[in-house]
Amino acid sequence: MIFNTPTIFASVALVALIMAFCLILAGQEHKRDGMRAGGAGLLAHALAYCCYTLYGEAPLWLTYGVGNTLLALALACYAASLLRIHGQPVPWSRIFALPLLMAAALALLIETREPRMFAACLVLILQCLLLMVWTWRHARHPGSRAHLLLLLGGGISLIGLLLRVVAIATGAAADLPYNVSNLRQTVSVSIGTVTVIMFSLGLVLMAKERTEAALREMALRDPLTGIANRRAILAACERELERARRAGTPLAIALLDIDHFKRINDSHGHLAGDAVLRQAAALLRQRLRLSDEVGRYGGEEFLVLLPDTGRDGALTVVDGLRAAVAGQPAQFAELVLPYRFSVGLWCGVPGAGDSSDRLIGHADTALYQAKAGGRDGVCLAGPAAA
Ligand SMILES: Nc1nc2c(ncn2[C@@H]2O[C@H](COP(=O)(O)OP(=O)(O)OP(=O)(O)O)[C@@H](O)[C@H]2O)c(=O)[nH]1
Repeated sequence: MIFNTPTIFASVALVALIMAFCLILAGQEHKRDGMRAGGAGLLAHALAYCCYTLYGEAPLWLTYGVGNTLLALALACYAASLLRIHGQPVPWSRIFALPLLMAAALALLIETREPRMFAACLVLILQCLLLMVWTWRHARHPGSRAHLLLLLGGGISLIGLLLRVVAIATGAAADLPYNVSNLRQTVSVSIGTVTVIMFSLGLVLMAKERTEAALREMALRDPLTGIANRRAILAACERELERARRAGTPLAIALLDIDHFKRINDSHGHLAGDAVLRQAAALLRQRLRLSDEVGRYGGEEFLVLLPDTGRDGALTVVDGLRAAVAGQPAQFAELVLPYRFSVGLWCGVPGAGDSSDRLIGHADTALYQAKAGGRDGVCLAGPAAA
């Protein structure tokens, strides 16, 4: 089926304009989330296709030169939007070098036919490749629908551009002026519609996926210390318990509570107390193995999980943590704030009736004993205590 080429250009321009309006509107609230850059790209895309629509009726520098420069600008904006969505710095000079190159090349070659078409295709191919490489590189979950859409949009544009290059190389450039309607033009120009829809939907979806990931992260992280919050560490405890039960391997659960923490708050203020909590959390995370888990269980209480660790190993780890804390007092402004931990420890191979609530309860009872026994010490609970 052969469509009228200027009509396809006009429809793509209209679609891009509507999408641009939606993206710019969506980007009003969060200025740096990449939506406005995506919207600007779609606007440039729409204007480029408006220029193409005038081919044959307006001067070539406008319909071809400005048109293709605007298209290159659109791809540059999509790249900027992609990087913004991923919270990456935008290398503006590198991104906008290619539209500038397009403008310069077309200013020089506008009176030629094949060289100007070749130059325009080459710059656009480079931009599509760059966009696809960045999409691939920043894909956190390579199978995400947003990344797939952008890769597909880039890939389809690339095919369209390569078809044009082949046509130019085989002497069929005469078939490709923007006001001629034939099958080759219909295929090549319709690809613009697909690209606009895929890029705009891909960018919106990518921003949505990123926001969802940020929300998931916020729901599981303690905002003060940056380590797992109570919900996350309890979920980790369930997981480790199940794993240890299935494998028949030991697990150690330690509850660490800062001694006389209230005094720090009362003497130096809550900000000083916060600084102690932050530094204690950082120290714990730094001293523990990657496979160990640590989370803020309550106010000044931390829950530590040591998978595959028996009684002796757990005591060594806990003693190491206590020694590290003793050797590295917290600092707040000019103040040096020494602090100590009491620890309740449960270790063993979890049995069929052991729930995480129950085992943490045992560690809590042991912690209470450590407090009652004078603080700054460790008490064992469960089978290991025997
Ligand atoms: N600065 C700060 N203080 C907190 C935070 N969460 C809880 N607290 C304080 O931690 C203190 C805990 O006090 P207590 O439960 O009496 O415990 P403690 O003073 O450490 O005494 P022992 O545990 O018996 O050694 C309270 O004053 C809480 O207000 C927080 O996020 N920041």
